[in-house]
Amino acid sequence: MPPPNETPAARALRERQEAEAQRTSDKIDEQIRAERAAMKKKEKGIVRVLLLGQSESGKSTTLKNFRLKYARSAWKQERDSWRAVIQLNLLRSINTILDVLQAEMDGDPVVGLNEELRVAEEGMITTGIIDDSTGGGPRTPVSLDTPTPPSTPSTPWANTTPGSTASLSRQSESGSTQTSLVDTPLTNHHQLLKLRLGPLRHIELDLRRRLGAGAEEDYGSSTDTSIGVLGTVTITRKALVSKCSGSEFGVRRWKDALDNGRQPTGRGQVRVRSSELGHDTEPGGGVGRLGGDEATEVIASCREDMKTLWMDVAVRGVLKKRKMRLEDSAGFFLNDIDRIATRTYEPSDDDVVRARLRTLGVQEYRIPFEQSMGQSQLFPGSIGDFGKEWILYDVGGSRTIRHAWVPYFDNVNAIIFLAPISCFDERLLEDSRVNRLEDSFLLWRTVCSSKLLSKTPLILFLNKCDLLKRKLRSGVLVKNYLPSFANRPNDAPTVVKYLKEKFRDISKQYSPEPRVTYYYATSVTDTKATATTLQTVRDSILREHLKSADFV
Ligand SMILES: Nc1nc2c(ncn2[C@@H]2O[C@H](COP(=O)(O)OP(=O)(O)OP(=O)(O)O)[C@@H](O)[C@H]2O)c(=O)[nH]1
Ligand SMILES: [Mg+2]
Repeated sequence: MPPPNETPAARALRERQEAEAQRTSDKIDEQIRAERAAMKKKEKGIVRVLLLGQSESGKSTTLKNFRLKYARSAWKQERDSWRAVIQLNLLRSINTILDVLQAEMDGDPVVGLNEELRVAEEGMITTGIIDDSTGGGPRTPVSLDTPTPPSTPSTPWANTTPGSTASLSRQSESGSTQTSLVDTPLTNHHQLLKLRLGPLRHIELDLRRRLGAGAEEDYGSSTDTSIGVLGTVTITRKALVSKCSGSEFGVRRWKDALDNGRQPTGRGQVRVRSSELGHDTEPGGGVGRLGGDEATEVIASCREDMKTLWMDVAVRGVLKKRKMRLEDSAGFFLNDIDRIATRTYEPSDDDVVRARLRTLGVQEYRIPFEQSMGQSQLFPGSIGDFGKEWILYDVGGSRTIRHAWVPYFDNVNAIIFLAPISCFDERLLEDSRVNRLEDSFLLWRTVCSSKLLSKTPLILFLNKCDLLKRKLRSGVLVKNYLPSFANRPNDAPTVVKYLKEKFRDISKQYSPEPRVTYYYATSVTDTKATATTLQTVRDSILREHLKSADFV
């Protein structure tokens, strides 16, 4: 309302001011509208890709390959921050070896041949998901809506936890397993080595605290949960693992971990001085130029002892006897001790790609491509801004956190599904009754049959082909775990072809409507080969977009 007794001059002034205010407001509205439209246009051009697959299938490693190839400057900036993660990976392996040596020295029973066969039989795929000949009938697809409860055991031995302390002791009582200190090749020299490397346990804890800031998640509280399936045998945490190396380290946000890893000091840091350890110092000694933090200092001073431990023939013998194939495990850096255990260690691209940092939450990475896909060689200049920017979503793959995937199903342009095919003889870390390959098949079936994803192109990476080759060469027989493989040649090309067909059959049978699926045999730790695959993947995703937009 105009103020009372307004003079004509005051009124004219007020109206001028009101008109001016309106013009400014309209201008702002127009600007907001224009920004929204620009944002919408840009968002429309963004390619969203979701990386799916069980834990340790290689999702994060694939993401790293994308970043290495297409986001070089961000990659370079971040590279040094991986140093603490790689040190942690190395220490985890060393402390695992020390745990095994302790078990050997304590005369803990070793799984004997009978037990091994029994465990192998338990780990067999018998549910019929890919192997109708077994008559087991398909399992229920893995639900993504709620955390998956432990699966129904499918074998007559269901009432005993495979590899549990109980079952091991029973074997021991029955005499089919053996070992005592008397049999051991270990000597006082190993005892001494173990003592000298003792401080590394504190350093592992220190690094975990520093990187994790309390973000760690354990695989439940059960003491007989497996810590890993190396070969055919599940090794129990209770039987083997110290408080330090018991659970695998994981974080909800990589960025936080990497930022924390950059800072050498922090609360709760364990103080161990290399001078107190009595180790020789590194040639050239002194404080390293990367900051000289205590973890680096202690690791460097333990370098020779770590090398001696890893190269020791008796230690290798004990690892073999106790079925520990560390070479195939995640974050394996034992062959790089010389390079890593120094005060001036700087991670290489390859180190970062191979470093293991378990994902617990969902990581989102934006990759702005310098050259849009519209200008790619395959489709010159045809689709404007589409594909100039990608968002890659990397999720945690263990069963307890798969329900977090579903919100990302909406509005994705493609899914890259990773199935590690070398793990046909391994079991899930989070449920040691389930064969890992079988879990991948069940998960693939769930993804294929999802109505939300019925129009989403699927790209399947049959991953870890390098490990598959190595495993087959060492004499592990696929037919022992996958009866329908029968007497086909036990070589990598045959196995890859066979499994690819099985994945293809599931896609055909369970997809709500016909869909395009691309299949690649990969070893995503091989960055050169993966770069070529990613180029093809980019072009495939573009092709699918063009098809859906009726351009072709
Ligand atoms: N040798 C070999 N190792 C691989 C390959 N792919 C992944 N790895 C290793 O396997 C480990 C697990 O890979 P990640 O990429 O962390 O697995 P993920 O699927 O992200 O696992 P979560 O985060 O637990 O869901 C890492 O140490 C990788 O270096 C492969 O093709 N060959
Ligand atoms: Mg991951």
